[in-house]
Amino acid sequence: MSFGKLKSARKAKEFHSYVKPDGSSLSDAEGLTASLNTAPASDSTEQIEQLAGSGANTEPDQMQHTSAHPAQTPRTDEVPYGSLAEESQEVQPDLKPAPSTVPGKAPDGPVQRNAETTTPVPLNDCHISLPASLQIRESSRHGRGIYTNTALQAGTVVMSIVPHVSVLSTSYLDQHCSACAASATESGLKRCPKCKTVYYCDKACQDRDWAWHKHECSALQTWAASAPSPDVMIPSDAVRCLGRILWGSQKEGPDSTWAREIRMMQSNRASVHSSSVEDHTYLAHSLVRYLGVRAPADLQPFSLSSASDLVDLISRFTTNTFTLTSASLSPIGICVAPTVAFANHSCSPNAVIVFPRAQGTPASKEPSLNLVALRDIAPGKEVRISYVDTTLPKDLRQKELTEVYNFTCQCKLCTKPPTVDPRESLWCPKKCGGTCPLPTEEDNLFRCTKCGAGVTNVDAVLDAARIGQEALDKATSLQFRGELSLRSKGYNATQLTTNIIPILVSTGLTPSAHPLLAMTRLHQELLIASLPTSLSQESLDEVIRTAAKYNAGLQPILPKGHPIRAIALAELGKLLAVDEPASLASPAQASMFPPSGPPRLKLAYESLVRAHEELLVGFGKANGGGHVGRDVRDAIARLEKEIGVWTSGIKNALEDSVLAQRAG
Ligand SMILES: C[S@@+](CC[C@H](N)C(=O)[O-])C[C@H]1O[C@@H](n2cnc3c(N)ncnc32)[C@H](O)[C@@H]1O
Repeated sequence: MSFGKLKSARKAKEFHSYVKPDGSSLSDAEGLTASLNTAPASDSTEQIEQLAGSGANTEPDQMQHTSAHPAQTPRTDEVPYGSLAEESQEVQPDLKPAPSTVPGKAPDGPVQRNAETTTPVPLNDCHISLPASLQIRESSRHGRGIYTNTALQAGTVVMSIVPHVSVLSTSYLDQHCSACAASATESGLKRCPKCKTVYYCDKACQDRDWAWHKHECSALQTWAASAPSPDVMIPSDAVRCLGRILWGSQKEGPDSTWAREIRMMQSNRASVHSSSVEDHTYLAHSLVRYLGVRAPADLQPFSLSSASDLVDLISRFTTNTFTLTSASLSPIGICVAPTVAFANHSCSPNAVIVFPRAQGTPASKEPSLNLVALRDIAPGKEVRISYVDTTLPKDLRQKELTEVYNFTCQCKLCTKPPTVDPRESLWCPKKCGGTCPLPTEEDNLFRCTKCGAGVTNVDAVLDAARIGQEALDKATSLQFRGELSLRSKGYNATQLTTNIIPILVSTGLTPSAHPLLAMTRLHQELLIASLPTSLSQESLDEVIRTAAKYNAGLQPILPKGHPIRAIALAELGKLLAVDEPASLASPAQASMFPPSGPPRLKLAYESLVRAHEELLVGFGKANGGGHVGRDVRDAIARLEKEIGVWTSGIKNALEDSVLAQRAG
């Protein structure tokens, strides 16, 4: 969900609510390289050299960054951002100077606003797809970032580009086209007869992808031939994506704009977090195997002069990779788009990344990555996305940001959180309607902010939260584990969510609190997956109730128009619009949720209308809310007709009974 960035396959596993980890990713690499040791970062270069068959590292380790990252260039021209007189004098090739209406504004997020300085970044003929309404500036705190030159309204498509490379996650390879990422239609996809791994919509998509796939095809075949077990016959999406980056650089040439843009992406190699070293090492080992690299010299055709360059590339990749999502936000792969990768992070972002699959976008321009304004953004402000799931509590967000991206977030939500953050909240123990912060091991003296009642069941709450998190991890891994049949995976996971949710609710967690919200989302997903085989009034009503609780949980933590909220509302509306297997409409049921009959249709209609409004923001007004927006519009039109038929049916019946009475 991602929205935003979900860098690296490893992250996808942690993205509990919206990212469906395919279980392949780095675990593929783990399977293949399990016998390799996992030395600290400083040894990783040597390890890769060894894997490549060169024994000791005989090549001088050049340790060079292939691009001059502005952060490493001494600067003498720093000016406070928005200092117009100075700013307009600066040389800004390809960039429109900030308009003169810009007062001294600092980007969103940082607390010490006044201390922030930013300077324009020279792009050296790269990133020509950056619209004139934006510019890249470098700040003293967050490195380079995307800033607006003009006012942007919520729902504006700020930028729309085709990523340099994109690949599908292993479990989606046979469900989506490997060129345009469209999902299979009724006519199906066509498989590459040689590698039998990738699929395409048609010949046009296959031809478009051939520049990459001609290298990939034989690499996939070689990999499969030597795979130690059937579940690792296909390399992870991360390995395949890196392969495409290297073949792309080879095709375009090291001095091409394409390759320079890749090299301009930030590398955190020098400060890689210890917890990521192992992943990076596995990835490097898998990559050299995939590329057929046996000696350092074999890296040269890829413009990598040493294993050190390879380590750098992997750091760039993990720091800058986006999750490729479907139009309804299912994570289906990963992609690299260097221009949008300049976007910095905030836990309350003013923009999102989506792949709306808008009507009229040709397949040759898909997957189309859209940066969309989530709120109105004033001129001169920084455009920020979230790299992590913002429904998570602060500690979990910070952990991921530190481990994967090497920074501590200083956004307002992290530095000045509300007294009660709904992500970590309990209902008042006296049931006054107020809420209390969730107790922690360190701090458990919490009171209701409304009536002052103290939380008494601290141990029970702590236990429930711990069990909930463990169950969430377990249910998620069950759901996506390869070896179980689809039905038993779903069944086991549903048993877990069914058992744990009542425990979390009974200890007083609010619907927005972690891990209850994530559990509810997973439960909804599992129930929807089982609907086709077990559609009954009861099962439909149960999933509607779950979807309603999930929506209620999202409301306080995501702003209106956030794509996750919009999709959740659309899902609820669509569920309410499903034909009832056995309508229970009776006076006794009138107060129950979900209602039956016409009130249900009315609720479906209202939910879909609201969803459509939010989709227009989250997926872009110019995109009509994307594919889901279109779908919802059609559903609204169908409901309008249906409600019209009901209304006229009732009117006719009433008129008939009046006539009958008169006649009688
Ligand atoms: C995808 S890059 C974003 C662009 C990057 N600033 C650059 O100069 O290329 C991610 C990196 O930017 C930095 N970054 C992004 N958001 C940040 C934030 N809110 N605070 C501090 N550093 C941030 C971190 O170094 C992170 O690893």
